[in-house]
Amino acid sequence: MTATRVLVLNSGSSSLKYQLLDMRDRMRLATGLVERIGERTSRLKHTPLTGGGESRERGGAIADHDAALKAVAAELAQDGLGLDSPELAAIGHRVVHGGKRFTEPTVIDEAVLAEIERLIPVAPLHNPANLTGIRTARSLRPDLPQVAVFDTAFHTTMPESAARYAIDVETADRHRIRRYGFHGTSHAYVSRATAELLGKAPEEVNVIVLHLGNGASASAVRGGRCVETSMGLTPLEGLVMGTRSGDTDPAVIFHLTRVAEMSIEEIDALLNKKSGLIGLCGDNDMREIRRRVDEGDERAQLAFDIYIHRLKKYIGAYYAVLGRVDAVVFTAGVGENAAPVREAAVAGLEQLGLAVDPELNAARGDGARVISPAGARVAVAVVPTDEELEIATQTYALVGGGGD
Ligand SMILES: Nc1ncnc2c1ncn2[C@@H]1O[C@H](COP(=O)(O)OP(=O)(O)O)[C@@H](O)[C@H]1O
Ligand SMILES: CC(=O)OP(=O)(O)O
Ligand SMILES: [Mg+2]
Repeated sequence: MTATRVLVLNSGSSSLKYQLLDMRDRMRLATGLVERIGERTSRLKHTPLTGGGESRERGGAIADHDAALKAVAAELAQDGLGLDSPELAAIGHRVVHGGKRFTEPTVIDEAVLAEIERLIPVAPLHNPANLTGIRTARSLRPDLPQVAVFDTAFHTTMPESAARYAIDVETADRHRIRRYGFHGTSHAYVSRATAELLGKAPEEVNVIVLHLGNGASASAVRGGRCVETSMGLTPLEGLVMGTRSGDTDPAVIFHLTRVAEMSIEEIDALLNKKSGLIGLCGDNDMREIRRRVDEGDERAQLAFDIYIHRLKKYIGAYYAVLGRVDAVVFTAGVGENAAPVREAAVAGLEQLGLAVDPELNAARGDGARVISPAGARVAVAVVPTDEELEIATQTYALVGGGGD
């Protein structure tokens, strides 16, 4: 039997998303999510997509990513899709930080694991969870190729002028301090899909991609290659996010250590977990923020305004970086679903050729779609991201799938 299936694992700091795909026709066989890992109120939602199976949910504490993956394996086995299946060709893992070394999807061995571990200080929320997922998957199927697909890989084409911070070169090089960028799998997939939507080859188009999920980042993609992105050494820089501040004056940190006597760990937690939308208004879900805005809540309005202001600054900056822009594209949870965010982000940018058609923007739709008025100089579009499909495709190609 030819092995044609790929299991994709996307381990977040407190979640595990997964998909099982058959790469012959890129069909999803099962998908699911474990949330609130490490809390007493963990939740696993598993959806088999073949044989008319229904979604199953279970609650109760799931202590860590090891337990989460074992619970997922049990759910898959219940549908006859267990990890012991000879049809499984490989397991693909999203790994958030690959540093400078990993520019391509990579088959995981001990040396690769050691490098992902070494990078934990620059991706403290993500790399530890990624590592646990890999180690557990290897223990469940030691014979199977495990492939790491790095968030940083797509951004390794950034020129030095964009990738370097203006700090002492020797210090920066010694400690590998530079701008790496993240969400690259999404930026790569969405920029390619945008070219397709416009009926052009990726080499022909310049695109600004706005990936707005819990984490959020913007990128400028020239002819299929990333030339600038908003996240930096870590996923903290750039846009306002669900719980992360994005850009601040680095002196905020010195100031807090001096006047508030906060420790570095406390400031790290403040900027990564208690800032952004949640820090500004107590909510990090854009649906809830919009509901509060519609009720006239002033803190929610201020949080929304700060979020949009930052987004607009990045659109303008990346317009200048690219010189010519063919499309501005919104993706991920907020970008795909929140019409008011899209409308506000391009409001007043008519001089740049940017506008949304109110009806197209408000219309619900699952697929990639243009939402700018007919004949607009720059297309504004919504393109759903699919990091899991992209990871599965890269994983399958690397292990020689489709060859026999
Ligand atoms: N209908 C919607 N309207 C506005 N925001 C939404 C909607 N659906 C989801 N979101 C937002 O999407 C966010 C999650 O995005 P997602 O890309 O799934 O995040 P991540 O992969 O980073 O966990 C949620 O925090 C929520 O604010
Ligand atoms: C890198 C990053 O921010 O990822 P996520 O959006 O999944 O938190
Ligand atoms: Mg995401």
